Amino acid sequence: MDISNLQTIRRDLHQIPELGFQEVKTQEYLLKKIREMQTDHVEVKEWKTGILVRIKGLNPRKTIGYRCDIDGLPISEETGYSFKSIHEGRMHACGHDFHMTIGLGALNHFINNRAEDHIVFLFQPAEEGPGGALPMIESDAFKEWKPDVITALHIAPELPVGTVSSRAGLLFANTSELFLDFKGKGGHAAYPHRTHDMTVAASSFVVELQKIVSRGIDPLDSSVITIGKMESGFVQNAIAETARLEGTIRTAQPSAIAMVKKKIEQLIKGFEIAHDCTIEADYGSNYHQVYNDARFVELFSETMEENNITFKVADAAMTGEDFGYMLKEVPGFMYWLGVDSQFGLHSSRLNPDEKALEIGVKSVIHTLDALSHQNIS
Ligand SMILES: CC(=O)N[C@@H](CCC[C@H](N)C(=O)O)C(=O)O
Repeated sequence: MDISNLQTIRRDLHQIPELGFQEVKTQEYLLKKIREMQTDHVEVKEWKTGILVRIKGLNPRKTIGYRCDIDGLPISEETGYSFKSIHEGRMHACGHDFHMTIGLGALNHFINNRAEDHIVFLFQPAEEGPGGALPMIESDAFKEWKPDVITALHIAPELPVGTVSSRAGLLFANTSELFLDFKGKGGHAAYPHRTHDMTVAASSFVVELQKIVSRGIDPLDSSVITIGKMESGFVQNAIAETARLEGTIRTAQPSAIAMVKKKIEQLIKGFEIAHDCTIEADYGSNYHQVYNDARFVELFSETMEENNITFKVADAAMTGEDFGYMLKEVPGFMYWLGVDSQFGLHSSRLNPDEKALEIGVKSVIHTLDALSHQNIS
């Protein structure tokens, strides 16, 4: 598949971003492309809004997996692209349009150049939330074609095109979403003493949350709490009866997530008394860390260099990825693909360079080939 095909597919997919488990048009588009390539040695299964494709190996001893995520984000696009999202308030702002296109490109290669081993391509829904990897692993479809080794990539805006990056051990953090609903007594803006102001309560809570990280967790156990969204009140001259905070917790140690949650529960009790209110906490979806198997990262770095793709050792990052659950179940690794975007992941202006599509396909093909020649035990 050449660059113009890849570019067309990426642009088609870019226009139809859908949220987790709502990827109906995306699934339909992917299925159409897969059916166009399908031959009798290719099997396809639909699972929820995702797809599993297996290319039967010529002399299979194992199954090699490649996973790409397919959902978009609730972000209004501001790229100014002629092919911008046609779904209002939805955008492929995390590069999953790239991930899917690269998946289709590599799939096309292996359909025409069969490997010795079976190769399974997993088009997984809901990475951004509520999490598709865990239920996919638990599905019969996955169990039947369970890979012996697995890999996945993620675009990296800050890396140049032609570069990939990874590291042995921790690549991405443990995560938990965080939703907090405050309810108190609202009233007239001029009579604060007759009310329990939820704007004030929620604002103080945001500040206290930061103290959990700086004072409640071992400084050597890196942690992050970010509140990305805050809502309260209805009008400028009334005291708010309700407030809502939405955020995420990230930790380098799996155990630190539980510690942060315990501290949040303690804060809630104190705030309910101090601000005469109720606070309900919901921890949404939780992702296991992405922990790379050192053997495969070494094989990957050698393979990339042999194929003129620059490999750099990555730093661990506080991003989250439900691919961590797949790596908990199946040995493997994840890597970053350089796309040289001026704007970062989750930016409404994310503009990855499409020249990275071909490099991405090449990197997947060489990686799966290398894994096929590797003894996995
Ligand atoms: C690569 C990336 O950006 N992943 C997301 C995963 C989101 C997990 C969940 N919805 C949360 O916010 O905790 C990320 O934000 O890191």
